[in-house]
Amino acid sequence: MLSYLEVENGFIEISKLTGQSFSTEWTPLPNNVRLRMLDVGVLQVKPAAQSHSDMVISCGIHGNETAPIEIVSGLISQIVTGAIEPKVNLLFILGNPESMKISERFVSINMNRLFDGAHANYELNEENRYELERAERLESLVTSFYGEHQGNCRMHLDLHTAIKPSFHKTFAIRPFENSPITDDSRKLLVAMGIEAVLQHNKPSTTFSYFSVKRFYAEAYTLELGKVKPFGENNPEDFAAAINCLQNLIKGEAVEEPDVGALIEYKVVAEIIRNSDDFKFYVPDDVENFTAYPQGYLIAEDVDYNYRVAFEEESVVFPNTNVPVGQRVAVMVTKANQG
Ligand SMILES: O=C(O)CCC(=O)N[C@@H](CCC(=O)O)C(=O)O
Ligand SMILES: [Zn+2]
Repeated sequence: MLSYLEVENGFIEISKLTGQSFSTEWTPLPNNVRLRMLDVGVLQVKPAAQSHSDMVISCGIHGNETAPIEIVSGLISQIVTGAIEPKVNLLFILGNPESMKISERFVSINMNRLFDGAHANYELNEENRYELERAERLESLVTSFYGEHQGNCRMHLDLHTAIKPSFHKTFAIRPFENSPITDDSRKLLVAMGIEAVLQHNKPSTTFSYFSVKRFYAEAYTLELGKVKPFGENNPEDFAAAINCLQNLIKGEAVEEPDVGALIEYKVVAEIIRNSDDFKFYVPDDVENFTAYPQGYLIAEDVDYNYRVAFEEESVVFPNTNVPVGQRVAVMVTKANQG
């Protein structure tokens, strides 16, 4: 057993996964599963027998989204104790440990806007250094991981929780890609306990988009609930996700859920803050998926205004606390509308 990953009371302390002291050597467990830390918060796991599946499970790209971090540390604990035996190649990532330590979404800059090379668009300074370098490092670790086995089946689940309460308590964001969603993907999402999926309509700079674009992985950003402080999450709220992740790790088929249960949306617009004069006509306390009628003025800025174009559009991720140039919200319609 890796001495720094000792399991106490069934769990590895998150601080052990994000501490600076670890070995990068492969270490075998009694069941011949091997583990190595690649960096702070990044653990690679190899099953005893060769596998044709490569799976990245990331969390804590936003440090205050604690439930996914607790879920991932629970899964790692179960692997270390042998309670679950992985049959697929795994890369576990606790994305932004420094922001986890201060219980904030990020230290200086939103890391989920820095992938697919976007970190290189910023001038590095002492303030933004941590997130810019960490995003680049995570890209490089994912690239090496997927590069170890050509032709393997690739998946990346990037686990998050939403800032606002949501009409759909759990939902997935499917990064932009040309191919339509398949029934197998729908099954996976429903088995994860996901109520709705949003299809992005253009490229972005999120971690999941990076894995889709560069590696053709089946990748999603998964919103598993609402942001809460460490220790305040109820594991029962995440039972479906935990069970499905355990099955995926064990290489077992996901349960056969009703794919028709998944509600599908498409993103029709992104509301961007273009200046300090940006005005947003959505109250601060609305929940995700609140609908607005055609013609309703959602936002105004110096160079544009946005009115609901379709019969009805719903607002997701409303957050005016973003710098100029970043997204304030996305507008979605039901997938068969518009
Ligand atoms: O609740 C919120 O406002 C944000 C939750 C979150 O972090 N969501 C992701 C979604 C990524 C995507 O749109 O693909 C994010 O904003 O990074
Ligand atoms: Zn997030």
